[in-house]
Amino acid sequence: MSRRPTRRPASTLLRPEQKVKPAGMLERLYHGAKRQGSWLLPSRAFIHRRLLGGIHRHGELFSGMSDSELQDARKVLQTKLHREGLTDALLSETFALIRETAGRSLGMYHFDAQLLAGLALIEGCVAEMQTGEGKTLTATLPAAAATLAGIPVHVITVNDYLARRDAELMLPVYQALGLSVGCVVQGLSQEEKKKAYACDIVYCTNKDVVFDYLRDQLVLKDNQSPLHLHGGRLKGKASIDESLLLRGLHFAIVDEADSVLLDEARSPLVISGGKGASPEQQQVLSKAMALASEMVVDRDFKLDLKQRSVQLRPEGETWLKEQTRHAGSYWSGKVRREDIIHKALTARCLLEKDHHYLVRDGKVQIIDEHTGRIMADRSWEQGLHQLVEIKEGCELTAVRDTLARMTYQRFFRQYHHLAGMTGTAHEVSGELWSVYGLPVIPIPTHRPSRRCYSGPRYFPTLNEKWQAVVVSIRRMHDLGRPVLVGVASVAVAEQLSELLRQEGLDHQVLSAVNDQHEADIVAQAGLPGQITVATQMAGRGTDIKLAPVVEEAGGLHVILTEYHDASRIDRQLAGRCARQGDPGSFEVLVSGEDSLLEGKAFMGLEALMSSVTSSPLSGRLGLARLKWTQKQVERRHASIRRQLFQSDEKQDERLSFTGSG
Ligand SMILES: Nc1ncnc2c1ncn2[C@@H]1O[C@H](COP(=O)(O)OP(=O)(O)OP(=O)(O)O)[C@@H](O)[C@H]1O
Repeated sequence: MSRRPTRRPASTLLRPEQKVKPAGMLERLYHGAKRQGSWLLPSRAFIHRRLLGGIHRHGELFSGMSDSELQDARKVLQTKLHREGLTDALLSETFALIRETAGRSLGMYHFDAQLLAGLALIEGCVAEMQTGEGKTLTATLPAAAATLAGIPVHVITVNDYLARRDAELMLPVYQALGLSVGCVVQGLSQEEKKKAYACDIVYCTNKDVVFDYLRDQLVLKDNQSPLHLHGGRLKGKASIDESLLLRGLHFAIVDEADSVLLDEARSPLVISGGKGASPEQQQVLSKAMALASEMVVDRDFKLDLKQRSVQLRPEGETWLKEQTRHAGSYWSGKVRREDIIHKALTARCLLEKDHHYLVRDGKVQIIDEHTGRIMADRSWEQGLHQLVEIKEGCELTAVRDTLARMTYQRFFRQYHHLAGMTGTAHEVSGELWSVYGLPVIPIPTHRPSRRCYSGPRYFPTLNEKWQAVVVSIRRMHDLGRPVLVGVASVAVAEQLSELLRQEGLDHQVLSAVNDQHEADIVAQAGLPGQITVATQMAGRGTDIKLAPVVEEAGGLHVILTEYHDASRIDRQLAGRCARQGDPGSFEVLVSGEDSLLEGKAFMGLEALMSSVTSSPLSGRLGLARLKWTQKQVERRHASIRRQLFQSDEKQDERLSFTGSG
């Protein structure tokens, strides 16, 4: 069965989405065997190469046409696509038309590598393209081809900045093809969102599209099925349709697919609502915070910073019972009492200001840990947000109840067609296949890479590491090369910024705190001698253009100052330099006091390291320890995602038994 979307599903007017069936044991085995034995099947790459020839043949024809002739050819092709769907012959012609249109409207003709990636995407695969290979332009191929065949497309990316930038950059191509483009970002009104979602191609972020889908679910309530919607329409209940934002889940092309489909899929998204906190609720929350601040770590509770967990100890439970004996009825129930204290301890010990949240204009604002950006309209659930507000002395907002929830795993499996692009997929290809049915296809680079990697350097202490970072920055700055320094959090970015100020090195900080200047900062990051300090966000999607003199000086130099939770994120940061065959270099400076190692002990490795006096050997052991920890964290995160996925499937099975008849 072809994985390619052909034509718009027959039920388009009824807001289609795929019914997610839990994968049974046989299905999983079949998928596994198919993946292992995929080399036995006719190679997709071979088929794609054949189609590539067809694209170039059609391209020669289109290149000789005038603009108006090209428009006429587009209309004829569109009619054929509506009638026959995206067959092999029509697909080559369609890609050739899109390529010619992009060449004329943007001055960029898709490279062969991009055409191959486009073919992989339209086949419902993850195209693994190296960083900087032009994923933004590549997405126009499957997006426009599907839309010309009548299938609405969502191009999903990780943040508002990229969604807006990509939609704006690619708009001329889509306009020349007669297609409408919408962009959904935070701050739009319902009407504006609805208008954007009604477009042929919608650029949006993963969070926005899932939340908007959940909002639609709340509007639909029990009227989820197409028949209900039809019935409502017949009864003249058009208002349901009118209040829906999305028009179904047809075809999604996910940029930075590993980040969206895996890294962010560890926690479900929740829509909550509720009234303002009552005086009694406020009293309970304040008391909980006061009690939590008196509790002593290791005596009353256990704290694991790396696992991000707190756990009450029996001593703590007894102490708590004593303290709340006469505090009122709320505190008499053990489960309720310990639950609120658990949250208060989480607010006190696990949620750090400037790392997990910011306090801006007297409000607690959550920082997205994947993008480093502020999520202004989001709050933590079930009183946790209010406890953080008490901790920071802010005015209390409303405590909210869960109204609807959705995991990324479930949401994306509901699309009729799903495809993804990323520079870092091979490590997680098994998971992408088993959860989403997405095969990974590696795409060759357009030009050979000229990235120089000098290998990692290890320092026993943070102090030594930061000194080395400053020395390296100064060396590159003196050579006239721009430097991008990747740091783990907003707080670390601020610390390094202070250090650079003391050294008299002019620099820019690209973090959640000053995101309004982001585009300007990124635009300047490739200028001679420019120093940019950035949180994870700059590791994803931002394109740094080099000034011509910088190319001669050796290109952009990237410094990684800490291994991230996943090696893929490190590779993304490295991918900021030496893009599209440009020169560039990458350096890793890490230390034995990095936050990755917090709370970790290693089977006597510390003792061994302290007994080793030779610094090359202790450096090697230190690096091995960091890499090993990173692997452990990756494994733990994969297991959290697996558990969430399995519990989601189980819930599905349970619902199928308890649903109303
Ligand atoms: N076919 C093309 N012709 C000329 N320039 C191109 C072409 N494709 C891409 N580019 C340029 O290459 C640069 C990188 O493109 P883009 O930012 O889309 O890469 P990317 O793969 O998304 O990078 P990342 O992996 O970092 O997200 C951009 O400046 C873009 O204009």
